[in-house]
Amino acid sequence: MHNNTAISELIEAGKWISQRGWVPATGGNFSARTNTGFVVTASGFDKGQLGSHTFIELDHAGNRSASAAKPSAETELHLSMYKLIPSANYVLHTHSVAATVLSRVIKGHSLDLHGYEMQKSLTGITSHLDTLSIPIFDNDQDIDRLSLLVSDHHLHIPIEHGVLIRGHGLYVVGRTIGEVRRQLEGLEFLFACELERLKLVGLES
Ligand SMILES: CSCCC(=O)C(=O)COP(=O)(O)O
Ligand SMILES: [Zn+2]
Repeated sequence: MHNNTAISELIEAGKWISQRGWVPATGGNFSARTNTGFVVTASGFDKGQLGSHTFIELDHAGNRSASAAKPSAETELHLSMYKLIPSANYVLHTHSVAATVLSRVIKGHSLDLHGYEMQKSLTGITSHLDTLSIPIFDNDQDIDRLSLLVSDHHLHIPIEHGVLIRGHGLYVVGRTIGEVRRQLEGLEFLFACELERLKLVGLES
């Protein structure tokens, strides 16, 4: 895919994601794999108001061409996910209330969801009886170290849809812009439901 096509898709996705309140302030970052490497959002911008000047182009090795803007502080995590999941062509990172709070109250290493019909919005899930497991990693300001942790974990349990970073947010992957948006919307719906459920029945249930 051409860089300009990917940038247009991510600008559009950013407006949609921002309208839903999943990228407050300057939170979140987005990227796509392209035929010359990757495009990633520049650091520190409102992701609901992106323009072509708020994207950085990287080559296949993840190196950027000389440019005034700084790539997302979390670029390394995006590049790791592309390396780990060859079918992934898009990575969206969001900071919703539900993802932030749920990843803090769940003390284990994964959020395991079952019993929800909407699990079927995730690629490969065909029943509410399946368990949809999203790994949770402790947040770390050292993104290289966090990326290594995610990569190590993937060797044992392959990441399918995305990962949660505790108290921070969600990273979701997809083959197409349609798939990554569907998976993001599905996961955010499930997180909101699970948060409501835990408020009603408590953490042990
Ligand atoms: C105020 S958000 C803190 C940084 C962060 O977690 C994020 O997603 C945005 O960082 P970026 O460098 O991509 O703008
Ligand atoms: Zn973030």
